[in-house]
Amino acid sequence: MSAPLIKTGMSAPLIKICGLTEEDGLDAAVEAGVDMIGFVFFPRSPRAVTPAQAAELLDGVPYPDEGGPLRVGLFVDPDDATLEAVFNAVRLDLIQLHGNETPERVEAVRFEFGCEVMKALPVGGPADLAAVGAYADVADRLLLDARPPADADRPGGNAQAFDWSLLEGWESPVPWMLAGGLTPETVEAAVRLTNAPGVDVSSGVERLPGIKDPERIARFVRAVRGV
Ligand SMILES: O=C(O)c1ccccc1NCC(=O)[C@H](O)[C@H](O)COP(=O)(O)O
Repeated sequence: MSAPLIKTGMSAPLIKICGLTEEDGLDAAVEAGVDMIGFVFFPRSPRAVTPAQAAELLDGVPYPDEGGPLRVGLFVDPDDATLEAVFNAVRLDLIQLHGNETPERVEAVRFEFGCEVMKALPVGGPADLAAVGAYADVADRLLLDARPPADADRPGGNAQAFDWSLLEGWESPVPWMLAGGLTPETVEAAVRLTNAPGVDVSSGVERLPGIKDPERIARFVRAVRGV
């Protein structure tokens, strides 16, 4: 039996399940008590939902002030109209910007929509961490995700892990989450190595792209929480 993942006095990493498209997966995430549920508003993704679909899925899900998870809307270089369409349909607690948004765009979105922003940053090597500073000044949270493969048709959700040892001893000026290729089998090692205060998963808890596996969600949560 390995030592408990959570050192005494250390709070468990936050858990985000991303790319939810159907009720079984959403119910499993909510019942497991995850901290964030993510909905992808990027049409080329196999996990894409429309604002109306997101609203239907979220109908009946407890709000954060009722003990429910934070609702995260995921966008890639969205224009204001795209963001408005989602905000007119659902209440988001966090906007995740997963494209090439500049720090200035991040700040503008945060101000215009009055919503916290998590900026995803691609990591393929040590040089990529240099971008943290400029975004930490404007974003509420950072998501460190594997830089997508050259032939990828989307900037995230590619089941690709980066070299987590890049983050050994690394500290962020703002709250951050680790993403990219995490699974119920690997997340414990990833957290031990990086001391990530949050973890985000999509592919690793699916049986098919966009179709979550409730048992893998439960296993992922147990692995993170050491239960
Ligand atoms: O999940 C997608 O399909 C996606 C599409 C376009 C931009 C971002 C996307 N996902 C972003 C996420 O937050 C994922 O959870 C993250 O990239 C990790 O994905 P995975 O490696 O599949 O666990």
